Amino acid sequence: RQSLTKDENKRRCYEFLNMTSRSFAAVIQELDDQLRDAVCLFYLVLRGLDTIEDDMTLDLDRKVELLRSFDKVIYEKGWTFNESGPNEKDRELLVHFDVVIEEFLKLNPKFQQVIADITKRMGNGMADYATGEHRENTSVATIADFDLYCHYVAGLVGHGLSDLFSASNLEAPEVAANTELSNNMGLFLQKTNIIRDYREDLEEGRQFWPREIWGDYADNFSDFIKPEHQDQARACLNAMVLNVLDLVPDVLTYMQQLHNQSVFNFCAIPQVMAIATLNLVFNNMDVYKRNVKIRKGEAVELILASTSMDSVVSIFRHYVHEISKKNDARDPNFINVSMAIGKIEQWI
Ligand SMILES: O=C(O)CO[C@@H](C(=O)O)[C@@H](OCCCCCc1ccc2ccccc2c1)C(=O)NCCCCCc1ccc2ccccc2c1
Ligand SMILES: [Mg+2]
Ligand SMILES: [Mg+2]
Repeated sequence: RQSLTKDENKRRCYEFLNMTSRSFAAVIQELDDQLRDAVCLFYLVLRGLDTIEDDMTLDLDRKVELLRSFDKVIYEKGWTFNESGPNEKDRELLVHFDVVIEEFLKLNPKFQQVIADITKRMGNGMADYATGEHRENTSVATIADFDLYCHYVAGLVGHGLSDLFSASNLEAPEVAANTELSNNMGLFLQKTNIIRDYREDLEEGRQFWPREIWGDYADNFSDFIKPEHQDQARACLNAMVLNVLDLVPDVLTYMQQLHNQSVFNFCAIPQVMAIATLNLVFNNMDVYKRNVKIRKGEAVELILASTSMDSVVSIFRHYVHEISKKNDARDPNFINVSMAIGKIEQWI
């Protein structure tokens, strides 16, 4: 019985991974043996935490209590959570979270330590944000607030992953040492998603675009879906893309350090998807109507081509050139976008 349960638990964890992530499950499962289980559990622990953060039906005090104590929860054998709202997309993960905890407690303690540390910092960051002065519609005021929020929910993942890569000896200690680069690996992904998710978040009463950017183009965040605001909406969208383009040199510099093939693929594929998505959303008014996604065929081509630094650099060069072709001289940020592209083209 015991041996069956051991393998059964691990199998169920990978089932939860595939159930809760379209974009990361495949690349996590391709990682070398020394890292695969640790990264899978790192994902499941943080997805559990994020499911609590995303749940707008939870009482705020209850949410904050859970967010700030999640780094202790992951050591509580048998812990499960049944209070998620009925429509929470990953509520099932929390209902069976005891399975994740069982597997987490079997990890090498050096991996457990990394995961617990990031969980504590992310949980407290999410709680600080949820109780901050803008909590009425979870809005973000300044670009510094935007960078801080994305640091909490994604930059810290980059830190933790780099620590796991170095702890597994599959990558050099320097990869974990440069926290600015690993932070920006997370920001590039999270900020791109926040731009793409404008409409979905608006409908769920969430605003992650910083007022310091959109405030130059409208009085209300929801103005951008109105016909009479389309020119301002287009300009605001491109200003948001400009903010993310500045991260490209750090993303490429980070990936250039990697030597393990499975680690490189794991890091490169999400970043390549993100630059393709950033090109898709640039100057694209559909963002204000629906959740735009790159075509399945394009995604497959990108995955197959993301196995070497040279091919990743040429993919970035291609999409940055596509963006420059759409950069319109009448756009208020035309010059700034041209300069950001120029800076990237120096790098590549
Ligand atoms: O609810 C959703 O489905 C989306 O939630 C978003 C939100 O609520 O903002 C938001 O939730 C963020 C909080 C939970 C983070 C969960 C996570 C994600 C990817 C991982 C990859 C490997 C290991 C652990 C990971 C942990 C979300 O999932 N955003 C997607 C972008 C996050 C990128 C994280 C990240 C950072 C650096 C990386 C470096 C290399 C490879 C993958 C990387 C992945
Ligand atoms: Mg989420
Ligand atoms: Mg979230």
